[in-house]
Amino acid sequence: MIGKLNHVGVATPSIEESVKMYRDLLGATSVTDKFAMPEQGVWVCFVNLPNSQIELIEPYGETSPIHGFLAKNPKGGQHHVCFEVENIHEARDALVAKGATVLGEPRIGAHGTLIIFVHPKDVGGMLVELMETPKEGHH
Ligand SMILES: CC[C@@H](C(=O)O)C(=O)SCCNC(=O)CCNC(=O)[C@H](O)C(C)(C)COP(=O)(O)OP(=O)(O)OC[C@H]1O[C@@H](n2cnc3c(N)ncnc32)[C@H](O)[C@@H]1OP(=O)(O)O
Ligand SMILES: [Co+2]
Repeated sequence: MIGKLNHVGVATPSIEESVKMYRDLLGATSVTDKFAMPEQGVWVCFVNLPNSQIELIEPYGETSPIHGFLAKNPKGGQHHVCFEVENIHEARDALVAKGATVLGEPRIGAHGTLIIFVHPKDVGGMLVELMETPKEGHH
């Protein structure tokens, strides 16, 4: 089912501070502007790498799904990994059939394609995002 690793999600209390660290300490050269995804409850910014992306996420609004994670990890940290799949509904149905807890219904993610999340209790303590592979020419 899972294909390419699309991105690693990193929760942070401050995207600005994290971007500074990625640029100044780690030498990242390609970083997008920060943008809001109110329906996902996060601010987002991508650090582009030759083979993948780091997705920096900061809480947006009081019901952000990452408040709990940041309460436990106030300085932030690795939050989720995202694998590409061909068809999100087929992936969701296959996971549910195997007894996994899929969090919510498929919804549009930061790359403009449908995403779902699988609860960390079913994936060895790691929150997994699945996203439909973007079509050629789209990002
Ligand atoms: C930018 C848009 C989009 C994209 O296109 O890429 C995104 O990536 S949005 C990213 C943010 N959105 C989400 O994470 C949505 C799905 N997440 C959730 O629904 C919740 O965060 C959660 C996974 C259900 C956790 O909710 P929370 O209330 O924080 O925790 P619980 O108290 O229910 O915790 C249960 C259990 O799980 C552990 N936990 C929580 N978060 C993580 C995590 N990120 N990685 C690993 N483990 C996690 C938590 O510590 C609890 O453990 P125990 O205490 O041992 O029970
Ligand atoms: Co993500």
